[in-house]
Amino acid sequence: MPIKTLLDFRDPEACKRMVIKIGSALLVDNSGRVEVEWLRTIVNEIWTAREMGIDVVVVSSGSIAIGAKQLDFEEGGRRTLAEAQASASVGQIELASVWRQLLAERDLTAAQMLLTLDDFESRRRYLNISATLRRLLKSGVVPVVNENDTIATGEIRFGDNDRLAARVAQACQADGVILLTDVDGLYDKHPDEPDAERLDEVHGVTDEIHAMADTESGSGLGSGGMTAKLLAAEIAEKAGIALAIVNGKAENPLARAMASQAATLFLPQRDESGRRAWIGGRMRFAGSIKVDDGCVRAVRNGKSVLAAGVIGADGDFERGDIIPVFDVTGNMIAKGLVEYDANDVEAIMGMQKDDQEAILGHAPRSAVMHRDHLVLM
Ligand SMILES: Nc1ncnc2c1ncn2[C@@H]1O[C@H](COP(=O)(O)OP(=O)(O)O)[C@@H](O)[C@H]1O
Ligand SMILES: N[C@@H](CCC(=O)OP(=O)(O)O)C(=O)O
Repeated sequence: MPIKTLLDFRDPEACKRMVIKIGSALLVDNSGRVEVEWLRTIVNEIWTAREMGIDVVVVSSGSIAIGAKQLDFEEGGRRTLAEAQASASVGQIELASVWRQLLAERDLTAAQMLLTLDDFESRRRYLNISATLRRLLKSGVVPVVNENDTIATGEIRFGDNDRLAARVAQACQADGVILLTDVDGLYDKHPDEPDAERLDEVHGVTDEIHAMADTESGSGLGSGGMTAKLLAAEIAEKAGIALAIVNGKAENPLARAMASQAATLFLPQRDESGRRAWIGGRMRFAGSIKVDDGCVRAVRNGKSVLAAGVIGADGDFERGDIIPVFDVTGNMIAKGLVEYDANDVEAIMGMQKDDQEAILGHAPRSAVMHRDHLVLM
C-alpha cells in the first residue's frame, strides 16, 4: 500500500478504518497548553475522513505534559512516578474536554477510553475493548484513547502511545495507523546528523532498522522516541496493518503528507487475524522456552513445538499461558500457548513421546505448543 493510498480519503481502495496517534510534542506547547488551533485542523481532517466513510480512532498523548505544568512539577525523568500519575489525572480531564469541544464543533461525538497494557494482555478484556471500539465506530463516534496513566506502572505500562496505537488498531481491525510526530519519518540515523536520509518504505522491521533509532524523545515531552514507533510498526506489520510515521508539525498534516509523500510507510508483512494476531501482539510473559535448531526449522515450516526439541524453560508459566519461544542464540522465533506448566516442560524436555507418560503420570499432550496456537515472529 503506497503512502498515498493510506492517506487518500478520496481513493475507494484506501483504508477504511484508521488509527491516528498524536504525540505529546505536537499536542502540547512548552507552557503546557494544548495547541488548540493546530488540533482544530486535525479535527477537520478527521471530519473529512468521516465524510468519506472512513472510521477514525484517535490515540491522544498529552495528559502528563499538560498536568505537570499545571501542578508545577519538573520535566521528564526528574519527575517521580506519583507526580507523573497525578499530572496525568489533572491533564487527562483537560485533554478530554478539548477533544470533546473540538469534535463537537464538527458535529462529531467524542468517546474516551483509558486503557493499560494489561487490558490488551487479557483475552477477555481485549475482546471487550474490540467490541466497544467497533460499536462506537458503528454509531459514528470518534473514540479518543489514551493510556490509563494514573494506574499503569512498571511492567503493566506501555509508557509510549505508539504501541498502544498499534494494539488499538489490532483490536478494532483497522487497515492503517498514522503516527503523527515531530519528524518526517524514520531516518537512517538521527535526523540531527547532516547526512541523515529518510526512508520512504520499510518492508519489515529488522535489526538493521532498529539500529537507526533511539529511545530519546526529540522534544523531551514524549516518551519512547523512534524506538517505540518501530516496536509499534512491528506489531502492526504482523497484524496486516500498514503504519506511517508522518510529520504533524504543520497544519493539516495528513493532506500535506499526501501531497509531499514525505513520510515513512511500514508495509504489512503478514495478515494474522483474530486470536492469532492477539497472540502475536502479546507483550508480557510469565516465562519462556528455548528450543534447538531442528525445532526452529520445524516451527518455521508450520509444525508444533515438541518436547524433544525443547532445551530450556524459564520463569513460572502455567499451562494455557502465552509465552515466547527462543532459539539457541536468544532470538524470539515465535509466541504461543503452552500446554504445560514450567515444571512439566522442564521434566519432559528433550524426551520423545513414549518416555513422557511415566514422568507426567498421564498421557502426554500432542505437543508442548500446538501449531494452531503458535505465531511466528
Ligand atoms: N532514526 C531516527 N529517525 C527519526 N527520528 C529519530 C530517529 N532516532 C531518534 N529520533 C527522534 O525521535 C523523535 C520522535 O519521538 P518522540 O519525541 O517520542 O515523539 P512523540 O512525542 O511524537 O511520540 C524525533 O524528534 C527524533 O529526535
Ligand atoms: N499517556 C501519556 C503519553 C505517553 C507519551 O509521552 O507518549 P508520546 O508523546 O506519544 O511519546 C500522556 O498522555 O501523557
